[in-house]
Amino acid sequence: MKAGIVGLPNVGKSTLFNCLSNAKAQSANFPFCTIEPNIGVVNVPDNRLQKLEELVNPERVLPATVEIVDIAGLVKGASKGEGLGNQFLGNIRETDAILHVLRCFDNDNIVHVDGSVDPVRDKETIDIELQLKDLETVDKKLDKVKRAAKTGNKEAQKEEAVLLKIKEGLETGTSVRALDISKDDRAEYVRPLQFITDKPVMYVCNVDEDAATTGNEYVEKVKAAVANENAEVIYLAVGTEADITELDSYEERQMFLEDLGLTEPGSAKLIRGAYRLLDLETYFTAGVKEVRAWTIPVGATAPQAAGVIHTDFEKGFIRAEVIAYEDFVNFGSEAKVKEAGKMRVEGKEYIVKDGDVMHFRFNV
Ligand SMILES: Nc1ncnc2c1ncn2[C@@H]1O[C@H](COP(=O)(O)OP(=O)(O)OP(=O)(O)O)[C@@H](O)[C@H]1O
Ligand SMILES: [Mg+2]
Repeated sequence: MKAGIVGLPNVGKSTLFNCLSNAKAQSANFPFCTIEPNIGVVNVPDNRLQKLEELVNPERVLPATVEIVDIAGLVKGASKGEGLGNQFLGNIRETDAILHVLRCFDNDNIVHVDGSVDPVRDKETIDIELQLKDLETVDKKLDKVKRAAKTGNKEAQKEEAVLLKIKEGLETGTSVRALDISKDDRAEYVRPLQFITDKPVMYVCNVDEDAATTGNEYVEKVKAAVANENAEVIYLAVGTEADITELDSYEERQMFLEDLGLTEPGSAKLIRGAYRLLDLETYFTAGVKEVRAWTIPVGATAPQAAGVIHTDFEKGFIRAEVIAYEDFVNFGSEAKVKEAGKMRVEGKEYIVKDGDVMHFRFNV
């Protein structure tokens, strides 16, 4: 699962990437600093892992991860080849969710490509470019489908109607995710085309240090502007957090965060948000060798969850032994949970719950 970072040049995309990922991207105070996309793996912070580690004392602990892609800034005309963004819109098409960074801080030393700080305007500029890119996609597809529809092919005619609706929406500034299209039609005709504006989006308001815990007027404006989008808006002092990430010791980082009024980095909140945005949840395996968080789509069955570890686990699935996270913590060990009769045995139909601690029985 991947999330892509978009936004105007010089708004703090690479700085955000650096807060999140162990990979380091070049960030500097000039537009189009980023040319080649940066790809990084981000650990999903989860306090439950520390708790399980204390109880099980394993050799190693592996958190869940998501991939983040940081691309060149987009500008007006990007979809028509302006700037550098166009060639990298393709990288964004391959992601599963969008993190849209908006500049919400004043600072005369940091150039704004459109001359002033106005996150609502900036958001529209980016939206338009993404919509134009999607328009290319739908036009290409329509070309093909139209021909088949003309021959009287009913299926093609149905598809054409959906595509025309998308085209009309995009031409009038509506993103694909906001269009009134049935779930079935979406699954059948829309999803496979990987529209950028169909992906779930989270707005990341980049604020200055003083607004780290409170947000500011710009953030309020963004919230008001996207109120009907059903999208998450978060604010983060991206520049400051990137500086904190650079500090060597945990204690130092914690001290700086406390000075800011935070108990954990805002980036932790962001990653958890992105995880939700991607409709993902976590189950655990907890053995003495390894305590590990595994990522599954919400609604996954026990065999599907087993398949994340190994396809053989899914194919040869017999049953799952399940302990709810709370039970594991309350009773303190697997043995005690068993003694108390709280370990459940579940079959192929079981829908895994977030936090389940699982063992799989299978044959190969
Ligand atoms: N909240 C902030 N306050 C002040 N300065 C910031 C903040 N966030 C980022 N910056 C600064 O803004 C400049 C641009 O940041 P960055 O390189 O991350 O932008 P970008 O969006 O990746 O740009 P590009 O599209 O050109 O790659 C950097 O000098 C960075 O330190
Ligand atoms: Mg950059």
